[in-house]
Amino acid sequence: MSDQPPQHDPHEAGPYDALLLLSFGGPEGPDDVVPFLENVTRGRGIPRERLKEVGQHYFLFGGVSPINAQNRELLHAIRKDFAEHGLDLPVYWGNRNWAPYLTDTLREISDAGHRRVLVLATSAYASYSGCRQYRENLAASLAALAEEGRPVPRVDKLRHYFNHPGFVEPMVDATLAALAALPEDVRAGARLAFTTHSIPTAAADTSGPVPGHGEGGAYVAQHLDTARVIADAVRAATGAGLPWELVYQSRSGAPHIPWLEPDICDHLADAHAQGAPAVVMVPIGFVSDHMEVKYDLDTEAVAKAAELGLPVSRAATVGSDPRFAAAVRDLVLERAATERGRTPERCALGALGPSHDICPAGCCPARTPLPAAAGTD
Ligand SMILES: CC1=C(CCC(=O)O)c2cc3nc(cc4[nH]c(cc5[nH]c(cc1n2)c(C)c5CCC(=O)O)c(CCC(=O)O)c4C)C(CCC(=O)O)=C3C
Ligand SMILES: [Fe+2]
Repeated sequence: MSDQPPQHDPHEAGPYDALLLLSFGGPEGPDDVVPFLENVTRGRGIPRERLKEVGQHYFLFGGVSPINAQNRELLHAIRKDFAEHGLDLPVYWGNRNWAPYLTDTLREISDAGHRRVLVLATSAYASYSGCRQYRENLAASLAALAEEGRPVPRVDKLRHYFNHPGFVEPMVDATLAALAALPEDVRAGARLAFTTHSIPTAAADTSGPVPGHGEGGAYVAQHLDTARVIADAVRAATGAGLPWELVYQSRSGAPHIPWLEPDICDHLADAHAQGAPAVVMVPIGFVSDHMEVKYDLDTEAVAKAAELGLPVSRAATVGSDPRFAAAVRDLVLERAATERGRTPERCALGALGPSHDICPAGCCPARTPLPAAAGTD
C-alpha cells in the first residue's frame, strides 16, 4: 500500500507543458490522394495494384478521408474537457502522413517554448504499425528540429488505452445501439464481430509483452481483452450472451505473406453458412470512423452481407465522445503524477491491467530498425 493519496492532482500536468494529438492523417481532396498514398507507403513494398485499389476507395468519397475532420473534433473535445476541469495544458495536433504534418507541429511546439511534451496517438493498441511507427516518426521529426538548430522537446507517449473505461464504455453503448438497429426478429441470435486492422502475423507475434502470457502477442491479446469486456457488458445489459469473435479487415500485404485472419468478409460468409441470422460489426481497432471503417466495413463488408442476404449493422467508434476526452485527461494526469514520483491510480478494465508507460527495449520491432523516440530503444 502506498501512503500517497491515490487520486491525481486534478489541475497538475507538470512536468508536461503540452499535449500532442498524433494521428495518421488523410487526404482532403482528389489532388491529395496520390501524394498521401505515397507518403503512407514509402519504402513499405505494397503492391502497385493494391495502391490503385485503395486510391479508388478514397475517390469514391470525393478524395476526402473523414479522419482529419474527426481529429479536429477530438481536439476540440479534449480542449473543452481540459478547460471545463481547470487543466491548463495546450493541445496541439500533428499527423504522420498528411497536413498538419508532425514536423511542422513539433516546430511550433518548440518555438512556443515547450520542452516536455506528452503524446496521445490515435491508436489504442500495441504493434509496430500502431505504436513504434508513430515513435519512429516522432524521432525523425525531432531530428529535423535539431538539424534546424531548434531546441528539441522531450516527448513521452501515453500508455495504450485499449482497456481504459473512457475508451471501452462508449463502444459498449455503440454496440447496444447497433444491435437495436437490427430488425427485431434477428436481434436475439445476432453475432458480434469485433474487427481490427489485420497486420502480418510476424508483426502480431512481436507486438510486445503480455502480462502472464510471455514476450509477444500483445496486439491480439489486447483486442481479445477489450472484445470480451464489451461482450460481457452487452450480456449484462440485454440478458443475452451473444456469440462473438475477433476478426480482421483492411489487409494489404502480398498474398504469400501471412496476415491475421479471418477477414470480416469471409467471416460474414461463414456466419451466414452456419445459420447466423445477423451480425453486428464492432470496429474496436479504430478510434474514429475513418476510411478503414467507411470503406472496408460500411461499403465492402455491407455489400458482401447484402449479397449473402445477411442483416448487418455497424457500431460507431469512440470518435470525440466526451468520455474519451475525459479519459485523455485522466491518462495525462496519471502520467504526469507518475513522472513527479507519485503512484497514481491507473484505470483499466479487463484482465490485462494497465499497459506499460514506456515501451520496453525490442518492443514491436521494425523489419528495418530506425531510431524511435519515447521508448527504451
Ligand atoms: C494497425 C493499423 C492501424 C490501426 C492503428 C492506427 O490507427 O494507427 C492502421 C490505421 C490506418 N491505416 C490507414 C491507411 C492506410 N494504411 C495502409 C497500410 C497499412 N496499415 C497497416 C496497419 C494499420 N493501419 C499496415 C500493416 C499496413 C501495410 C503497410 C505497412 O506495413 O505500413 C495504407 C496503404 C494502402 C493499403 O495497403 O491499405 C493506407 C492508405 C488509416 C487512414 C484512414 C483514412 O484515411 O481515413 C488509418 C487510421
Ligand atoms: Fe493502415
